[in-house]
Amino acid sequence: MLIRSPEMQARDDAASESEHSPLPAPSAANAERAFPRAALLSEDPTEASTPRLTRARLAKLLGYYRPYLPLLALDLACAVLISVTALLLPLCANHVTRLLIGADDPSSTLPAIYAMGGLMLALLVVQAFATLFVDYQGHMMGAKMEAALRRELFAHCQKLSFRFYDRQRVGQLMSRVTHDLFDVGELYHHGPEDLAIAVLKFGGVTAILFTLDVPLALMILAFIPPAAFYALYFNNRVNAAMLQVKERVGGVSERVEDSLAGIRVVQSFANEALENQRFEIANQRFLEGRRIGYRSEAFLWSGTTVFPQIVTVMVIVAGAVRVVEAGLGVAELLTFLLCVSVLVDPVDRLANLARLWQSGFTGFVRVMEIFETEPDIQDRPGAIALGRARGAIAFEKVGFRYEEDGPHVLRNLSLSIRPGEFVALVGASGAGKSSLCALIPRFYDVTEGRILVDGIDIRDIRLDALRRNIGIVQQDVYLFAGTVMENLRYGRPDATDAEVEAAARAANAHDFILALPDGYDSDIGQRGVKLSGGQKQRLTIARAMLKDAPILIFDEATSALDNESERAVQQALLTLARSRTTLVIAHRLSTVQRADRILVLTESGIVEEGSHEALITANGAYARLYRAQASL
Ligand SMILES: Nc1ncnc2c1ncn2[C@@H]1O[C@H](COP(=O)(O)OP(=O)(O)OP(=O)(O)O)[C@@H](O)[C@H]1O
Repeated sequence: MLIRSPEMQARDDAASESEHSPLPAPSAANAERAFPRAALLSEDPTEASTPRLTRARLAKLLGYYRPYLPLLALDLACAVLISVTALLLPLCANHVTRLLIGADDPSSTLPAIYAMGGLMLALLVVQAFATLFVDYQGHMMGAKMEAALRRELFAHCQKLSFRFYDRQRVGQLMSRVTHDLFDVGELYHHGPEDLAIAVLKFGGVTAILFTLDVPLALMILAFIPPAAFYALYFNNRVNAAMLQVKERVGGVSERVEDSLAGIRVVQSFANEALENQRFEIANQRFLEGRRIGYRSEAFLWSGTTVFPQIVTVMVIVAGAVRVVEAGLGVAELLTFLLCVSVLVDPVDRLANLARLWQSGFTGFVRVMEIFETEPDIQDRPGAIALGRARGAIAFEKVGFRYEEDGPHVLRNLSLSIRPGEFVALVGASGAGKSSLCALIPRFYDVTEGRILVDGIDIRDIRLDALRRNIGIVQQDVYLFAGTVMENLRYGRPDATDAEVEAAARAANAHDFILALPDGYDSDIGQRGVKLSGGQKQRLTIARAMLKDAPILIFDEATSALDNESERAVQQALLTLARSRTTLVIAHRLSTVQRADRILVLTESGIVEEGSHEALITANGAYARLYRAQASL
């Protein structure tokens, strides 16, 4: 019988607990490793940093109104109508009351009262239409401005270089493109309109109150500063909490994105429980942020609901005293009471505006931060639009590192490839083969030296022209969700069906494509999940072939193919290579034997070069690699 120690028992208990609980509680150790908590669960949401308002940023924010100025003017005109009608209603009520009180025969006032009733209804109709316009067109104006910003942001993201995406998390970017921009849109719409309504109503009501009775007006206005302070204080806290929530929802998206995109790895490691734990930490952080936000919001709403009612009670009591002691008219008292309800609105609007401003402006700045990230790979002034290149490539004393203070991946590397030459690059993993290839289409720029295509520094060639001249199949196969045909045409949208088919045949993909349920119109799933590794590779090869560029780069492009398919693709490659400059990286040396020249890259640079036969005879690094593979 197996004797169990107390530790083993405890471990088993913990395991069975997590088995039975749908969401295992996050373990403290994992939690700490996955996310440093300390700074993030702050009880004081105002600790979240708010960006500074600068002239340039304000100008940029306001600049987006330019195409919508007529709509903005109409929106503001409607805001004026809403305010004026709201101010006229208590005055009409005042008039009606005075008519009633002042008349010897109240029945004689009925025609005038009906007329006033009609006027008030007309005012309400005007107010309703103005509100309708503001709510629909105003919101649409904000939404259009938001869409314009989103379009620009997306286009900008398309231009940012590999280096940017090496550092950036896609989940956070998605959060900016959606949530942050929504807040900006809300600010664009509500900002001017709420400000106009608040100022007009506040000014108008104050004027009416002072005309009616100065001491009572002063008493009411005395309530405004504490009410405004209270509303602003809690609005500020709600907003700061919402900012934290926004960052945290970015964390949730990031976990969802990372975990679901990698679901196959997760399940292959049976790491679902760990993923749940890590997700739950992000989820809890999100929940905690909302808890803090809702608490401040509860204070805000309870205060702002009760304040006007306190003022109403005060007006009734103090107003009654004024009626008795100072001869204030009952009609005026009624008007005062109605004015209190009008006065609540600007205070609420201003507090709301402060919150909108903070969240919208913060969102705007967060988005601007991406805009302000200059694409580090750009056309130089006067860059030339190279036509079809001949395909000569030269590396002159090229040095390269990914980070400014990082280690050198390539150092003082010089290399010259003739147009039409078929060159293979071999070497140990991590020697820098893929990095070298990534420098040719300028996915990254060299740190030292220069690279020339047809004798021109590639930084002097327009980026689109340079990349049009290069067909590349990268190590990480990437296919888009969609059909086989859509994916193949990605490299040349105007290719005819016959050209697509020819490229697919050359890449030895035509037969398997026909065997798919809908042939070329078959859906391949997200990132091509419905295909095998080899099939995906063949599609990416066909896609690059279809592009028909004079320079071809194949980075481990045939690694997932069986020997027979590899031979067929190689044959196609050789045919294709005849009229093109071809650079092939392959670990399987059988792929590279027919190259015109083989380069052996190590951490010290290119240590050997020559044909397969010459390198075998030289009996150096390549021969050792070859013998090692042959003996497998
Ligand atoms: N995006 C990146 N950011 C920082 N360092 C990187 C990046 N990509 C690669 N490296 C580093 O650069 C070095 C060279 O990598 P590279 O992928 O070029 O090697 P390789 O010879 O192609 O390897 P393999 O044969 O395994 O594909 C490695 O040390 C790697 O860690």
